[in-house]
Amino acid sequence: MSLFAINRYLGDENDNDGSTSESRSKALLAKLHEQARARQQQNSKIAEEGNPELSAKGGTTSKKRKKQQNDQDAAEKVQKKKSKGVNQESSEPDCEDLSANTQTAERSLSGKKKKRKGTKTEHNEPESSDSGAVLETVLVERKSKQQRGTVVEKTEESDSEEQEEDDEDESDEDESMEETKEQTEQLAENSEKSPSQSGFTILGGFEKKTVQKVQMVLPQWLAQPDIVQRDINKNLVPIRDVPGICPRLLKKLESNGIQNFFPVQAEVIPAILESASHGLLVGRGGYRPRDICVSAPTGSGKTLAFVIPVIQALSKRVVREIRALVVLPTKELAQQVCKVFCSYAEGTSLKVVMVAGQKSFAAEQTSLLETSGGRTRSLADIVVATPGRLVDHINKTPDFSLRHLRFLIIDEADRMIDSMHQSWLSQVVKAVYAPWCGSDGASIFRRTEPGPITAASLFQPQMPLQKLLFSATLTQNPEKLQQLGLHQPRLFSSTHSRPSATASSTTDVPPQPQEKFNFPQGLTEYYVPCTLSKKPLLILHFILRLKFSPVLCFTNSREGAHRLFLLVQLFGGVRVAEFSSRLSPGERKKTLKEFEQGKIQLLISTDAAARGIDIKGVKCVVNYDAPQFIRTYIHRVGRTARAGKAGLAFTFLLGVQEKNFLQMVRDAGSPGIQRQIVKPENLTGMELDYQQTLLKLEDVIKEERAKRRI
Ligand SMILES: Nc1ncnc2c1ncn2[C@@H]1O[C@H](COP(=O)(O)OP(=O)(O)OP(=O)(O)O)[C@@H](O)[C@H]1O
Repeated sequence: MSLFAINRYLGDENDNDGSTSESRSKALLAKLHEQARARQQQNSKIAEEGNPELSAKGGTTSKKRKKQQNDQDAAEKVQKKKSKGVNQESSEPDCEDLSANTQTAERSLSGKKKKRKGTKTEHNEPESSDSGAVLETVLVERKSKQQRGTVVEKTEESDSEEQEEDDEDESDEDESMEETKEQTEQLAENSEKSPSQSGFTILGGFEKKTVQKVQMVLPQWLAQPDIVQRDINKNLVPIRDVPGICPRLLKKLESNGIQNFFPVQAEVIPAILESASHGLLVGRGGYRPRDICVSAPTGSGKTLAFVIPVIQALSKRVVREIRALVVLPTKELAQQVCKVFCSYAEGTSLKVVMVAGQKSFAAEQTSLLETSGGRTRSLADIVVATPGRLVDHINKTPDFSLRHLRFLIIDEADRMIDSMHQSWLSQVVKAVYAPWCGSDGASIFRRTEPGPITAASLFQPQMPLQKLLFSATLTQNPEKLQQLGLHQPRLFSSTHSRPSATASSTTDVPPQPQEKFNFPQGLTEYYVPCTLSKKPLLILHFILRLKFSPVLCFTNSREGAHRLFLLVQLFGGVRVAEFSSRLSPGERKKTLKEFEQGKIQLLISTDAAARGIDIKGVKCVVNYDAPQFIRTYIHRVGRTARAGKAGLAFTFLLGVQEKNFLQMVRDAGSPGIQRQIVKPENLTGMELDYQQTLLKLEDVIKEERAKRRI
């Protein structure tokens, strides 16, 4: 209570004058002293005037008088307070009120006698206290406690004893007053020494502490990756120079027009092949192979970097079981990767099955499993899946088994980590180590979830599960990567601005740079300052005047994509289409195909086409709406300048967006984003038509809304 009141009091002492709490406390203390002295002088004056004799004698009688006077004062104050009401209390904080508050509470507990004690305490406190408001508070509380103790004792005693005790009590009080005075002086002295010496802990404090900055320290494998060259064209490796690839696949590559491997393929293919070179059961030296993570720019050929070694490792299979599982975030991506697998599996007995919701669940089940003669067997060696549909099959398709899984490939890995809350990975791992039923339990394929390596665990070699992660924007956040449960991971990365800190050198670590990513070598980035109303004219100017085509244009919402699509369509002269979740999967597939074939000049899309989609021949990407996140930007602009080719990326920026956006792009390691001005006079010729189109657009949107309501 007293602490609360003192805080309020301090707050009233002009908070904004810039003075410290310490100086405010001292000011308060001085004020208290002054008031106490004034009160004492007043009391002794009254005593002398009333009975000079008694006053001259001094002693107990004089003290009694003082007490009576004090009681009277206190009673007046309580009366005053009652009439002012509770609210008044906060509007007039005063040190006397403060004491009175404490005493009022005490009086309500202790009755008449308590009143007198409270009044005495009030007079003693300011005189003896000498060490700031906090100490003052402690003293008030301490005395209140002493008094309360007395109250409990007294109320238990009978009324008949009361008069007798009154006298005794008074002499006791005088003694205790002296004692308290002494104690208070002692405390004041102690408080000047140190809080610990005085036995009181003073809360609060005025010292500013400097907190040491925490540096991020990367584990060795993240801090020191195997470097992948960024410049594709300067670092091509003839396919026959890469060891370990079987003649059949070399032939297939050549027939697909591939004479050279891109840098990421030249590094990663041999690494995966090596980990499977001792058969599918164990890695080198009988140990479980290391998991592999790959971070390389968009369009650098990551798909072939896993397709080739997986096909080769699985082609010598004995039984048909699911031994490779590829998980991707969208249907379109699953379709694209499935197509590449099918192409290189051609001519082998390997079967690739996609479970991404393109077909009905029952149709997918039929393509996964076959039942004949009462036995169910797998029809798939390689499954390409989206996480949702995969989990559905794990839980709802009887005999769907992942017990033979050797490779788990996670493409667009950073995005897949973000969807980890769906717990798809834990379900996959559970299915991989699911117990065998019946006599199959004795199979050599029996697997137990890996634990610490011991002599016993090495005694019976078992087929390992190896994880292969791929992304253009793989996170360097060890906490996020930890969710994947990687085993002695090995990182291949083309991010050269890697941090110099490692787990082993935790001292004198330079500040950790922000996460940096790699941009394709052939990409040229521009930003176009503009206003909101000029954006549609700008995109029309790009297609109709500057003749950019094909253009992939990104908006931040599907409504935005649809509106812009309608507007450009109504304006006329441009073959335009939209790509978003407004379209069915079939329509989306058809649209992408037409865009690739050059039938569509301008494809207006949401971020549904931002990641992984490989559309050949996209010369130009336009960020009609600036992306909010750097990863989104990197994936969007990465739809052009693929496979070592050149490409342009334009971002329309409003004035308010410029500073933050440019900072974000530079911080992420962009080689440079240039300003591109489109003069207003270049747009004036289209403005009249544009205004008329806007009117038509309004009608079309109204019609659409009306149709939806029906
Ligand atoms: N060795 C090669 N020679 C010629 N073309 C290649 C080679 N490897 C891949 N490509 C082509 O390069 C393009 C990009 O490849 P891919 O889609 O695998 O890139 P990515 O790194 O996965 O890109 P993203 O990060 O955007 O998903 C594809 O069209 C692919 O056919």
